Amino acid sequence: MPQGPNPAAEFPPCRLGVNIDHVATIRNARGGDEPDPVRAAQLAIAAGADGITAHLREDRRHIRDDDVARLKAEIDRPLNFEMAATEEMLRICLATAPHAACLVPEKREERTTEGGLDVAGASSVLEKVVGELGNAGIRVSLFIDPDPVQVEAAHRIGAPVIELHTGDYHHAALSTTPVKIQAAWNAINKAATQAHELGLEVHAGHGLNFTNVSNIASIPAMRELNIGHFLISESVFVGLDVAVREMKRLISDARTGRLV
Ligand SMILES: CC(=O)[C@@H](O)[C@H](O)COP(=O)(O)O
Ligand SMILES: NCC(=O)COP(=O)(O)O
Repeated sequence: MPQGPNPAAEFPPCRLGVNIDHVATIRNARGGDEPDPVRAAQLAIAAGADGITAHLREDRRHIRDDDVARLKAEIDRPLNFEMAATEEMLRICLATAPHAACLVPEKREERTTEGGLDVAGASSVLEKVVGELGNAGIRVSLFIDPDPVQVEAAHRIGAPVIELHTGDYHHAALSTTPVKIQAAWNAINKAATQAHELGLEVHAGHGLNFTNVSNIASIPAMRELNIGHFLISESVFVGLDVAVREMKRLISDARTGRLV
């Protein structure tokens, strides 16, 4: 069901950041060095990825410290470092000096990042981290739910970028009615528009795949999508090169109105 705005419109480009965390998940299942997430990042870049995203979790369940150092040294596209707003991660991020850092909520027991940051409820801690990273020349984004209160709080504490969590939209698209899918899309579109009007750059990600990406990429304010789990899963069947190229094509077509 089409949920996007005017499919004939021409919007500014939207970048694709490829998240290579789950290459490391497979590597860590056996220990050793294979598959190498840095090699995956290089392949993704050769296939057209505009940047690479990696999440260094406190429990190091997938990406490890040496992966982050190697990514910084061995890729020639922007690195987006996903991190919890802790002293440890702040220190690692400042030492690594990636192009961008995305602050995310983290719970050790969760299977994946279940929701967005409560920026409104934890604004003093986040404001300090946003300020320190910004002063170091790192472009900071806040991973938030598509909620007007959180968008407003992100703006208030000085974050230049938000990344909207698309997990609810992904789940709605999998299992609920067209009305609920539309409502989930409307929430993302509304939050993206609000953020854009406040002067924030808008990104989105989590659970995006070939089926649901077009409607998210067709939101005019969208400037970057970070996609990992699906691309790594799909690459088992078609290879990472083909999976990344197809994702780029879908995003580009959604922006130019060729496909929604
Ligand atoms: C922050 C986020 O959205 C996650 O997708 C993350 O980048 C992948 O790692 P996890 O699956 O461990 O959350
Ligand atoms: N920030 C979202 C991200 O990097 C990738 O999420 P997913 O595609 O692995 O769910």
